[in-house]
Formats: sequence, C-alpha cells, structure tokens
Amino acid sequence: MAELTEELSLVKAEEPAVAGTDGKAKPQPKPAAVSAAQPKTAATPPLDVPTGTPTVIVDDLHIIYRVYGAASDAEKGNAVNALTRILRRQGRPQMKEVHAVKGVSFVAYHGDAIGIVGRNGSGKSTLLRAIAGLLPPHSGAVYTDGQPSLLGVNAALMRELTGERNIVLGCYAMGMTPAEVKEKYQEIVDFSGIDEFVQLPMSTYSSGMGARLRFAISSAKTHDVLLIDEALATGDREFRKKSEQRIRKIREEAGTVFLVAHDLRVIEETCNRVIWLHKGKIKMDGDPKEVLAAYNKG
Ligand SMILES: Nc1ncnc2c1ncn2[C@@H]1O[C@H](COP(=O)(O)OP(=O)(O)OP(=O)(O)O)[C@@H](O)[C@H]1O
Repeated sequence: MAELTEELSLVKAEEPAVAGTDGKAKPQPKPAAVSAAQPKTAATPPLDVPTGTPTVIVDDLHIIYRVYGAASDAEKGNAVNALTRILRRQGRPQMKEVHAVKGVSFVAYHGDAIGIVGRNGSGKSTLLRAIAGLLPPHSGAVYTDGQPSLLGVNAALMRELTGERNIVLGCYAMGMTPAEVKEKYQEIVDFSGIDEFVQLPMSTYSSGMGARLRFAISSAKTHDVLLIDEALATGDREFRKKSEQRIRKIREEAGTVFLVAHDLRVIEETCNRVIWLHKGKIKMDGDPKEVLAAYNKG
C-alpha cells in the first residue's frame, strides 16, 4: 500500500470530486444567485424540506436522446415504406428522438436524501446523469451549488486492476492527497467487506462485491451532491444498513444525496423525500411513505 501510494503520488488529480466515476457538472451558480430564479414547483411540493439552502435546482428540464440510424416502427423497412420514400425523394430514416425527461422541475436542499423511483425507462438514470452534468439539457436548466458526483453501477473502476489499486486511483480521482488516501485506505477496505479480495483483480469479484467497493470508495469523501444509481441494490442486508448510516452521515455533513434504486426498502430506509418519475415526468414528490404507497398502488 505504501509503495502504491508513493508510486501514485505523482499522479495529479485534475478532476476533483469525480467519485471514481464519470463526470463533472458545468460551472454552477451559488444558491443566492439561483434561488431568485425559483423554478416551477413539482407536481406535489416536498413535505420534509427544507433543512437548509438549495443545492440543486432543476428547472423545466427536457432531455432528448438522438439515436442515429434508428427507424421508428412506421418507418421500418418494408417495400411500401421504401417506395414511399423513393417517391418523396427521402433518404433512409436517419434519426430517432427519445424524449426521456419531459419538463421536470424541483429544488433539493442541503441535508436532503432524495429517492427517485419509477418504472423501467421512466427517466431516473437520465435525470441523475443530467444533474451530474453528463447530459446537456435540450431545454431548461440544472443549477447545482457544489460539485455533483455520480456513483453509478458502471462507475469507472478498472476490472483488470486489483481492489487496492482501484481504491488508490479512485481516491486520487476524487481529489484526495496521498496522506488522505493513506488515512482512508483501510476504512474503505473494511467498509466494503471485500477482505483479502482487495489483493485480487476486480474481474474476480461478484457484482455485489464490485458495487460495495464502488460505494465504499465514493462515500469515503464528503460530497456536496452525491448521486447514487442502484449501487446499493446488490448489497446484502448488513451492507445496506452500513450504507444507510453512511448516507445519513453525508446528509449531516451538509451534503445532498440522490438515490435511484428499484429496491423500495432501500429508498424508504434511506431517504427523507421521494420523487416518482413516470414517462419522464414527475408524478409525485414528497414524503417517502406517501409517495411509495401511491407508487405501489400503481
Ligand atoms: N443512451 C441512450 N440513447 C437513447 N435512448 C436512451 C439512452 N439512454 C436511455 N434512453 C431512453 O431514455 C428513456 C429513459 O431511460 P432511463 O435509463 O433514464 O430510465 P430509467 O428509469 O433509469 O430505467 P431503468 O429503471 O430501466 O434503469 C428510455 O426510453 C430509454 O430507452
């Protein structure tokens, strides 16, 4: 570990607070500046907020994916469609648009842990990626106070490297100094529970072990805005309990946490607020018990 830290001390962290993951948001205005531009409120206003100043403002956000070379069902290749296109002098269908987030607005505050629920394809991951600054809005805007860090199931740890190397690299990627990495190393190993596997390449880990290590690395640092996409879903009960405590600690240290998980228990145990997305729109936003009860009803 000591040699590794030394060896890597030459590596300069250029992108602080990336959570060992994949991105960084655009420059963000301070809450005082943005609070004046209060966005339209969500369908149902949150109940258990605010505990502090706004950290994230999502204002009438629309995200559209453009899939090139894709054809809609109506355009798919058959003789009639091909002939129609020839007669209309149109080329092959080139592009399909997927309107994944449709006019979403809400405000998150310091100390909020917000669960995002919704069916497959409702836009949860897209919304998180947009808050992290990884997807440009088609229209509308996202303002964040502080650096959002996205921890996703596919967070950029390297499978061919050992857990040890990934911990060190991940910590550097989050902007820690060599001394901080040394200090945090054992805590990360202990929290992840991967024990002696830390010396083996991550390609030998089960998906649960990989997810636990990613969460342990990312949460070793205090984040202004931590975005977690399903990372806790593969943990066992004991790990979920530990993660819950850590999320609480991040909230106490004045951060804001967003959590996407299909396991509603994780959301209920961890969050003080839940946003229900349906077909790219907010269907409900408020107290976890109320929103989850309505969501479960369908
Ligand atoms: N890279 C992409 N290119 C084109 N369309 C995409 C892309 N990523 C997501 N989509 C589409 O955007 C919509 C929202 O997807 P998204 O992954 O955000 O939903 P989700 O609620 O996170 O789903 P899940 O619960 O299955 O993870 C879906 O219709 C999906 O097919």
